[in-house]
Amino acid sequence: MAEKIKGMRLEQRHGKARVRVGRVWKTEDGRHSFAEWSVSITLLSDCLPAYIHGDNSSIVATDTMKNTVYVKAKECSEQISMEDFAIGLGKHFTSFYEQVTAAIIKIVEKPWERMYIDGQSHEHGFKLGSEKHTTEVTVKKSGALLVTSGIEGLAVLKTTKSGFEGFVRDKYTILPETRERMLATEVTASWRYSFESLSSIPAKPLYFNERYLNVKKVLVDTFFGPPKEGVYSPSVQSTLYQMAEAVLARFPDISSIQLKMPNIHFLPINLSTKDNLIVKFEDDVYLPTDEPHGSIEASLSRILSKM
Ligand SMILES: O=c1[nH]c(=O)c2[nH]c(=O)[nH]c2[nH]1
Repeated sequence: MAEKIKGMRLEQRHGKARVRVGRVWKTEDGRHSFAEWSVSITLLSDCLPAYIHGDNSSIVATDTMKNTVYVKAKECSEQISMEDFAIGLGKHFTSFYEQVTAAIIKIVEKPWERMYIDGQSHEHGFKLGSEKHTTEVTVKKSGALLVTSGIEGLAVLKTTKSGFEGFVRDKYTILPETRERMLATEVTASWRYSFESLSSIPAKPLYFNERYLNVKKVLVDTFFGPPKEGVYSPSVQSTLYQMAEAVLARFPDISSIQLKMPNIHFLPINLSTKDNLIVKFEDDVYLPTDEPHGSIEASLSRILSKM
């Protein structure tokens, strides 16, 4: 919310960050599902008197926002995607409070995965996985909507089929050209759905969970290529673009995707003195590093033709 006061501009918003909630759903035959979410709420709300006059009469307390997360979690009697949960919260805040014009709900899911024991899925046992599913939903009072979902911390590595050649060489350049190197990254992705109003959201239960898994699979499959032969990557940039393009080609309901793919370096180990070669690098022994890392990011969007 931006407003003019005394010839100046005030922009303000308030909310509650990182409200943690765990929710169990149980079917009659004894199978449990579980989700753990960290929910952050931001409300755009007409509450200027609080800033200017110390008058809190139009403030929705952030404590109330926190409680609402638990109430709404309780009300979800069936398993629900966190995108749908976020949309429900946004709908609540924008319709229940007159002064609230928009709500931005962000959720990060802790990656609890169903446990398998001797190949059989466990009815109520879960273990922590690695990459996280994220979402950010903006709901306006008008019913206008913006839904993005994403992945954080998808760490992937391949030991060959990667190179980097033909880049700028100048007096500061020492990096050798190569067609044989390790490629490692930790993908952060976020994609925007094309649904723009509450009424256009798919009614299918767990639609967004299924999409998340599908998108993750397309990203991973494109990064690695087929299991036997793989696929050659001429740069992180090229692989990133192919991953983004594959997602947009495959999913018509996704209108744009942003990818961040740091180039996490594994340095060749060469140990030698003037007359003693102790370890010669043969694409085998590396020094793993976290920093510095290359930082490569891009977003790809459909250009919608206006008729
Ligand atoms: O795939 C790469 N992209 C770069 O931009 C870059 N820069 C660099 O030093 N190594 C690499 N690798």
